[in-house]
Formats: sequence, C-alpha cells, structure tokens
Amino acid sequence: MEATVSQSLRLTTWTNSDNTVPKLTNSMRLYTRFEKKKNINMLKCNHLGTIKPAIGHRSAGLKASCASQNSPASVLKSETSITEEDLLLKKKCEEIKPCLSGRCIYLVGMMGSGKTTIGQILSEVLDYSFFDSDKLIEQAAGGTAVADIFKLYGEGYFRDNETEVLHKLSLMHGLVISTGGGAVVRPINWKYMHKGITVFIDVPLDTLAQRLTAVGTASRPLLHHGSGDAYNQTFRRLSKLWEERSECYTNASVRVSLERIADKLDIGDVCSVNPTQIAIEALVQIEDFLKEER
Ligand SMILES: Nc1ncnc2c1ncn2[C@@H]1O[C@H](COP(=O)(O)OP(=O)(O)OP(=O)(O)O)[C@@H](O)[C@H]1O
Ligand SMILES: O=C(O)C1=C[C@@H](O)[C@@H](O)[C@H](O)C1
Repeated sequence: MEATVSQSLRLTTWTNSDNTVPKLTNSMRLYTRFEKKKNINMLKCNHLGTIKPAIGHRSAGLKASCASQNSPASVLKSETSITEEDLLLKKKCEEIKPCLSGRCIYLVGMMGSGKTTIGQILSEVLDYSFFDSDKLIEQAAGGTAVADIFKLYGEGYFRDNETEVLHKLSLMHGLVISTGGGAVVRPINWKYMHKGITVFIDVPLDTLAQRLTAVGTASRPLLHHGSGDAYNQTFRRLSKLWEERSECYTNASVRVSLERIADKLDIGDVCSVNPTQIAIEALVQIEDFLKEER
C-alpha cells in the first residue's frame, strides 16, 4: 500500500557517471565562519526540492542554488580567523586525501555525538560532498520529518528506508555521510558502510544528554518524553540505547573518543573539546587505519 521511501529516492540522479557527486560551483564556496554555522542556508536542488541543512548556513540573502546535493554551501572560516588548529586540519587532510582514493567516510555515533558538525567540517576540508542519511529519508518522504515518519509508519519502516539509503550511498564516492544514531543496529547496514571508512564518534553519555537537553528532543522520537526533568529523562533513554548498541559501534573502522582527545590535549573538560580538534583526531585515526590496511 505505502510506497517505500526508496521508491521515490533517486540517488542516481545526484551523481556523475562515475558515481561521484558534482561539486558545488565556485560561486557557492561562500566563506563563512564556523561560529556562524547555526544560521540556515537553503540549497535549491532540482530533483529534491529545497533542502535545509541541519547546520551550516548563512543569511537569507545568500540563497545558493545547486544542481545536485544536500551539502551546505560552506563551513570554511574566513581567512582572517584561521587558527593553528585549522592549519593542522588542512595539513592532515592533504596527507590523507590521496590515500583515501575517494572512499566515503561514514560517521556513526549516538544521537547528539556531533556527526553532522564534524561531518560538515571533514567534507569541507576534504572537498567531499556531505550527506545526512536522516535528511535523505525525510526528503524522499516528501519532506516528512523523522519524528512523523516514526509516528505515521513506525520504526521498522524508517529502518527499511535507512537501509535503502545506505545501500544507494554505498555505490558512490567522495562523500562524508552523517548516519542516523541507530543505523549501526542492522548488520546489513555495516555491509554497505564498510565500502567506505566508518568513524565512531564516542562521546560520554552525560555530555550527550547535556547537548540534547539544550537543543530539545522533539525531533528525536526515541528520546522524546513528556513531563519531568529533561536532562534526567534524556540521560536515562540514552543509557538504555547505549546498553543495546554499544557493541554495534565496535564494528567501526576507527573510534574517535572525546575523552582521549581531552587527555591528549590536556583539556580538563570533555565538553570543551571543539569540533576542529575532533575532526583532526578523526583524520589521524583514519590515517592509522589506512596504514594498517596496506
Ligand atoms: N564538539 C562539540 N562541542 C559542543 N557542542 C557540540 C559539539 N559537537 C556538536 N555539538 C552540538 O551538539 C548538538 C548535536 O550535534 P550534531 O547535530 O552535530 O550531532 P549528530 O550526531 O548529528 O546528532 P543526531 O544524530 O541526533 O542528528 C548540536 O547542537 C551541536 O551544535
Ligand atoms: O538513534 C536512533 O535510533 C535515531 C537517531 C536519529 O539520527 C534518527 O535516525 C532517528 O531519530 C533514530
């Protein structure tokens, strides 16, 4: 009766003949600061309608137009605010990019772990395209929000379409993909994601609960709750999901632990580890993984 999301999803129309995604045009490489990322930039994509990226965005006056992807226009910092960390990130990227040979990077992790935030930074610095699998499912469902897909059709339906999206992405190259928090539970999804390099962003549960309480849980059906203390409820639900899933995350090619970064950099508080530091660590771990693979 219901058409699956996959039926309306036409990933092939986003790609070149070699399964790469056409890049943003130069006019779209808008310099902005990481600090401005919370503004929303609208990208008009012919076949997918208007896409509002989760993060990454500029003022309404800077509407951009693209032929074919759901990547934000740019999260590059303005040239005046480039820090040593940015330079290190760029240098690491230059070292690693040739070894990647266009393999996709899949970011996995619990809700709120920063997959979107880190994914956008990595895609920018690698000059890869960025996709968010939740957004692809929503777009294919005619703009129905994840929370509504869960409500209307149930979690199983959402998971089937998540698998379908990951299958199609696995046929492509040169992408950074932020996956849904639960994408790790199905073994078939790993088969698809292992076509690329999978990066687990490991963030302590209390940090996740703080972040998610701050932004609200309405768009995250597995965390949404009624009344009561928001932090405690979120922490409790995250703990339950972690119990069920922690084993699954060990399938990832590499693990990027915020606790380990904080230790390495002598930062007392995990909450103070910034996205650039996490992106650098991800590249370092990917480099080690690629060396071992050789
Ligand atoms: N290193 C960081 N330090 C502080 N806040 C962060 C950091 N990384 C991400 N955040 C914030 O945490 C929230 C969740 O981040 P993000 O959307 O990137 O996570 P996600 O893993 O994609 O989440 P989900 O899977 O639930 O969509 C956002 O409000 C983001 O700004
Ligand atoms: O952790 C999960 O199971 C989910 C995470 C989100 O990214 C969405 O994929 C959805 O809300 C389910």
